[in-house]
Amino acid sequence: MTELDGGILIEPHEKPSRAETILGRVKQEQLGEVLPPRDFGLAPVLRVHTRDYVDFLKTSWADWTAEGKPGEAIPAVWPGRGMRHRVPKDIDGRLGYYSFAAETSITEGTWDAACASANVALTAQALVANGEAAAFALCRPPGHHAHADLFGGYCFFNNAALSAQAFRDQGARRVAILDVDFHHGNGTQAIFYQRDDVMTISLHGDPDLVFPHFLGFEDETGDGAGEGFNLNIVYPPGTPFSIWREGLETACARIEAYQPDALVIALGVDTFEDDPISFFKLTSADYLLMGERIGKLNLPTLFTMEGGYDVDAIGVNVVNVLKGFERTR
Ligand SMILES: NCCCNCCCCCS
Ligand SMILES: [Mg+2]
Ligand SMILES: [Zn+2]
Repeated sequence: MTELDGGILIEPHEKPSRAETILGRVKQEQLGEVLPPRDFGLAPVLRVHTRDYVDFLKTSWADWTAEGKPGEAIPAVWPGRGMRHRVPKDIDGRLGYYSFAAETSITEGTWDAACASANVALTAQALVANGEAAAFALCRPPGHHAHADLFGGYCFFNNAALSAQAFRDQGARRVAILDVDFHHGNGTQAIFYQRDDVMTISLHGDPDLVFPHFLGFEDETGDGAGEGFNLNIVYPPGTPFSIWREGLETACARIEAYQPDALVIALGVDTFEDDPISFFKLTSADYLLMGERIGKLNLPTLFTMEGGYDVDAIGVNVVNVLKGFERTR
């Protein structure tokens, strides 16, 4: 795997040791039972992602290697302003049509990994739908940047969106998604932007200054039936938890007023003070308080793992959110 960053190909920030470190900490802290994912197939994925996008992802690596390309499949050309938004036949054109960023490579294992990550989320979602108070889906790759037919930001299938849709399909009337990852959950917002049955809220770094750059501003409040059911809370570089928690309070007030039947937390911990690609200043102890506040919403809660790139601290930080949550139960 590689990541195009600063004009060179680096070892990806989104690396396997992230998941291994979190799992190790979950086991060390005896947080709860660790279960393997069940296979839900593509039906729940197709409730959120388009058929042509899923078909593209499935064959993208084979199509890329069939043209004898030496490296990983990295998009390099996009339908810019004034160009045609139609799907070309050529793999280079399709990579650009179905993505919004170039730091995310597709490799031989991407399809299987994206499917497995979706199955992890859906397995945890089923547990909560069937009565568990909460579950943590250790998803890798993450999902909150993926749109219905766009990959990017290390994301291919939007695990949080799939889970919210699964709650809806299983009878939940309203679902709230709260994205606490450092970055805007642009894919999650876009997927539900015209809908009032899934409320989407994200706290994140100012998109004027940081990825995803082109969505996530505070004037984006939803469209049509979805007007008023999207909330973006934007903060500048250096934001500490004492400020960030005010946004969390605002988000929780909106969620309480919405009275959802289920809550999905897009849990990224790249808000951490030492995260290599972010600029907030949360400490490991702050994640206990974050989890506690989320727990006080007293809702059936599914956590889907999103970002967090300080690998040494990621296990403590993720488990601290879950431990803080558990304190309220
Ligand atoms: N120089 C780093 C650029 C990173 N761009 C993508 C960030 C995706 C975060 C996923 S949570
Ligand atoms: Mg966010
Ligand atoms: Zn992030």
